[in-house]
Amino acid sequence: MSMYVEIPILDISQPLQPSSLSSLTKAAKEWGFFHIINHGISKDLCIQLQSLSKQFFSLPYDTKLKLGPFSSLKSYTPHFIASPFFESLRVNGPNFYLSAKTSEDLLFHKQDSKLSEMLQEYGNKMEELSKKILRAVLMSLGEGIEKKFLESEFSKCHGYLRINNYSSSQVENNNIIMEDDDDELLVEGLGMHTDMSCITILYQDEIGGLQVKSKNNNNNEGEGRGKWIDIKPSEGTLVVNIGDMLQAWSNDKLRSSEHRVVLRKPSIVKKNNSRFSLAFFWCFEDEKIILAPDEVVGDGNKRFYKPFLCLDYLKFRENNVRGKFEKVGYTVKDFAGIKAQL
Ligand SMILES: O=C(O)CCC(=O)C(=O)O
Ligand SMILES: [Fe+2]
Repeated sequence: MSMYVEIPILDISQPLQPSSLSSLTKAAKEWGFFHIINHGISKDLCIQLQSLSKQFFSLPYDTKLKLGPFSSLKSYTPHFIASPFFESLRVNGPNFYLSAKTSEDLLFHKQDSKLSEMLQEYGNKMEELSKKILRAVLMSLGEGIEKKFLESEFSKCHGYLRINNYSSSQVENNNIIMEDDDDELLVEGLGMHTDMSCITILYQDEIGGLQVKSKNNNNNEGEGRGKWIDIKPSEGTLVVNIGDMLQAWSNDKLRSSEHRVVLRKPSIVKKNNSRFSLAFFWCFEDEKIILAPDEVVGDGNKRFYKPFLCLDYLKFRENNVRGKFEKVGYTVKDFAGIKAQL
């Protein structure tokens, strides 16, 4: 069964105090997840985006399929690709308006689009927020790291959004992964994966279901396998997690954690059969060669990754079917990790 652990909360509007820095260091290393508050994203903006997105997702399938996955645009991921319960619309920055409007124009011709406008506003805010968060995360890596590397290594980062819609209308018995303590039926809305980004900022609605896998604790008692921890929704907070690019760049000082989304059938039924989330991925440019700087690795420490081209890793992941990560290794470790010498 799942567990609940207090994931640290960072007030992103305040200058970083030594105490918040140390809790951030711990969160980024232990969990790869933390919450932020006072981020300047209004509840109203999120609610409006949710309701406008709902209009999109409620379009007939044939209509949505004009946007992907087999059309040239590839902005739409239908059900049964990542999971039977998951569908998603991708919107690319930095011109979020243009990206969203291009998708919409393929479906119907409207003069203006409230959804595209709001996505531009949200995307701009996410970019600003990502820079702030990255600054804090680099500061947590040690004295001078942020001054030396924020500008030189991260100035060409770019972002994209994924609007995620989960529904349990397709639940069949063979999808059920477990029964909860309250005999609720659980299905996997999005299978276990790591994000490829440097950092991801996530808005989730009040339904819940996001879970992160805790670190293997190789003590004598447990089997050394991680446990699923709930990342509960909390009003006014956004979830931040470290992605593969930053895990490799930090030589494992920052953790890109495996996470998933489980759907509890009864609760989702109450809310018109759906769960909404909005994920923003802040990523290195495709041409970036990811290599941890000596200062980050530290004197006398081993490197855990060979240098690699960012695009090559993205392609590696694209070519491997999502959702099978539990059985076969498709993470950045498998791609560029240096095996320990025996
Ligand atoms: O919907 C969520 O809460 C998480 C989504 C997610 O992990 C992703 O889009 O990569
Ligand atoms: Fe994710």
